[in-house]
Amino acid sequence: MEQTPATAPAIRIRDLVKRYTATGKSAGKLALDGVSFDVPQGQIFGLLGPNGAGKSTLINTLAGLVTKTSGQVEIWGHDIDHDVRNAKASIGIVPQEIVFDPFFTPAEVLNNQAGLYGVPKSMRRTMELLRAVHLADKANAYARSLSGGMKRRLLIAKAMVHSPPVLVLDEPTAGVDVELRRQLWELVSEMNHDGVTVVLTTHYLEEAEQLCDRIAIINHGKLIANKPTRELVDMAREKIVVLTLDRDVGVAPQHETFARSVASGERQIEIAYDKDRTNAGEVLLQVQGQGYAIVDVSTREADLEDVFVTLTSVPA
Ligand SMILES: Nc1ncnc2c1ncn2[C@@H]1O[C@H](COP(=O)(O)OP(=O)(O)OP(=O)(O)O)[C@@H](O)[C@H]1O
Repeated sequence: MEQTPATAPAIRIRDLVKRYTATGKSAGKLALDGVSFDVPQGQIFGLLGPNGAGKSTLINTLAGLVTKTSGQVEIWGHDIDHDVRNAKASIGIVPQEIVFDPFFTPAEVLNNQAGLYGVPKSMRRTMELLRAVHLADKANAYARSLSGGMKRRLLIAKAMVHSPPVLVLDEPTAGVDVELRRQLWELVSEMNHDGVTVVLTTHYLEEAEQLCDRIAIINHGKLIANKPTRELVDMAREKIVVLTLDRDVGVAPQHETFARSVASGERQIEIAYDKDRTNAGEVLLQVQGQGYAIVDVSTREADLEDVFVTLTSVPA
């Protein structure tokens, strides 16, 4: 793996602007509006944002597929404008779409990719990579015979043929089942454990919360948060109590200290409250005061989803 000064971030982005110019088919769009942040070395870094926020534009800029309008990007200390070769050598990108020639085998897919990156035959790690993504027994099977999960794992191995220190995954688990998602999380964690800095975009906030050391959120092309995951989750000021009542609830009981109160079942209500303004005991008293007997109580801590909704609900 190529060395870089210990202090340099894995990725450094400053004042990144991307304005798509209007064409006959599409209107112009300011997709990235002065984004600056660092991805520290050795982390799993999550990039989140609602649809259309600018995540793919940012990743495609790192991949050299989108030409930025202005700003500066360095990958592993290499400027993407002035040191293209080293910048490209320092990053592996796992695209969202699965595209393989169905007649190549996994071993051939990796060898071809290594050829594209100019990795000499003696330095190729084809079998090592296939073992790492648990595909060694499929080395010589046609790619078309692989399951969807196997294809995704092969894409990860393909992005790693030139041993880049930074791996970027665009929605690695979009549309995959729970079991496969867990397998992919494990694989990403193993690679990170072996020293690879990982950047991923995801729509699954649970995934980001479990996997990422740090999370940046983009909304309408602007960076609106960039914090260690724990700190971001702790920003949630709301707590939630779930109450089962003695009878059917028509309209959920309301009170000025409740942030939200909704019926979540025939006899169940969910009340969100601001933990700086009130507490669970007071909430129960308010509900009892409105004539209900409480049969069961549970509480739920706000999670990343709650924070995400709060931060991104600001209109453009
Ligand atoms: N080639 C293009 N020409 C014009 N506008 C574009 C082009 N590509 C993307 N956009 C617009 O730029 C904005 C950011 O798009 P981008 O694909 O980066 O968002 P995203 O956060 O990746 O969304 P998603 O999660 O849906 O993939 C969107 O409004 C999109 O419509």
